[in-house]
Amino acid sequence: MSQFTWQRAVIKVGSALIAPDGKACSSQFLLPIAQFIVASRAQGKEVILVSSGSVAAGRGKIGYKHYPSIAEKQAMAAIGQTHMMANWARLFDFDCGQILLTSDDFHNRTRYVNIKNTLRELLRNNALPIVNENDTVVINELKVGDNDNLAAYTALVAQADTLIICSDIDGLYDADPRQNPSAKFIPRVDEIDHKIHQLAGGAGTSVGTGGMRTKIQAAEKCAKSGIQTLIVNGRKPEVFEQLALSKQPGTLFIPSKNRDSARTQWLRHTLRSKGTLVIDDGAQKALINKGASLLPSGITSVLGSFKPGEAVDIRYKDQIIAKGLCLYGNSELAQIKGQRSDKIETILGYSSGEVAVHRDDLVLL
Ligand SMILES: Nc1ncnc2c1ncn2[C@@H]1O[C@H](COP(=O)(O)OP(=O)(O)O)[C@@H](O)[C@H]1O
Ligand SMILES: N[C@@H](CCC(=O)OP(=O)(O)O)C(=O)O
Repeated sequence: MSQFTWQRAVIKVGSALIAPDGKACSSQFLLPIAQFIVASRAQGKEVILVSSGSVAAGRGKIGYKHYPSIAEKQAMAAIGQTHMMANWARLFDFDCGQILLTSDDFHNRTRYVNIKNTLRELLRNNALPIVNENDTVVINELKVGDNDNLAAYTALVAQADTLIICSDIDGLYDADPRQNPSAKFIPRVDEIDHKIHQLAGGAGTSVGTGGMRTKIQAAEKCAKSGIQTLIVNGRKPEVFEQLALSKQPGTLFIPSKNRDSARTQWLRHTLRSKGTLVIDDGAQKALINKGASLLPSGITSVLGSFKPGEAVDIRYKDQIIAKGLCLYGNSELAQIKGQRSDKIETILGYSSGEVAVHRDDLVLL
């Protein structure tokens, strides 16, 4: 078994472990995880927990039915969250700090910095941050949507070196073992390419959300930022014994060598685009081959509504090839698209610069 070492980890625990019967909290699988957290902290390591399960933990309290409405799920989450936090808190003799986040909180630079500061201060004070999505204030379209991606965002903002996803399966297989009993186990993934994405199916139970698909998305976000991801079976106590001995159970996703800077990570993964700039052949070559800025002359159409300084997708033909912060709003760009930069001032009556998206504010996807 390979060695597995880390210093600051986000540990994500799925609903199937928090509320295995899908109706209420249980400690059945949490004790080995809690013991591992305690032992790791005693060695000077830092842990942030991302815990799912509020909906499942509150389900039994809100007249259980198979397809609850969004408001019913929000009510389940509000009740279940307190049960879930209490369930964790009684396993530790240090403080737990509850952090409830939405997708918007990661996309907004000020909130992002506040999340970072709060996490750092909790860790400095030896508390255990426990993160979940704030289900009360978001509907499906506005959610991160699954706690695997929420855990990846948390790992990025916390500058963790490791994400450990505790699921109800040993790790990644070449097919969903629940559908295909002869599926083969994959202990290590060096590069997350489209073939790896294709292996992943959806949730295996009605309690979980996203299945292996969202776990691979999370691992990819982390890998691009130099963070290793390990998927393990949180139902098996021996997994945490192995981890405590610096052994590697489960599937390990190796981080990319070319680590993004914190700003690039934010641009690439957390900032939400408000519009799209469609570009021509020349601009596509300049961006891809020369790492150039995007000039108004290379833009053929402007979609969406955005203000100066907001993020936009950059599309060539049918593919989004880059993302960046645009110096002009959509109405200004509609006037200067296709024009030479020295015409900007004449057309608009002012100029915010000769480029539409500066290469320092641009990431290739
Ligand atoms: N290629 C695959 N390898 C392993 N598991 C897979 C694969 N494709 C889909 N799955 C499913 O993903 C499930 C785990 O995800 P999920 O049900 O969302 O649980 P969690 O609560 O841990 O997030 C597994 O139980 C399995 O059925
Ligand atoms: N905020 C929701 C998250 C649900 C979720 O992502 O579940 P899972 O796939 O088990 O991690 C909850 O706590 O129920």
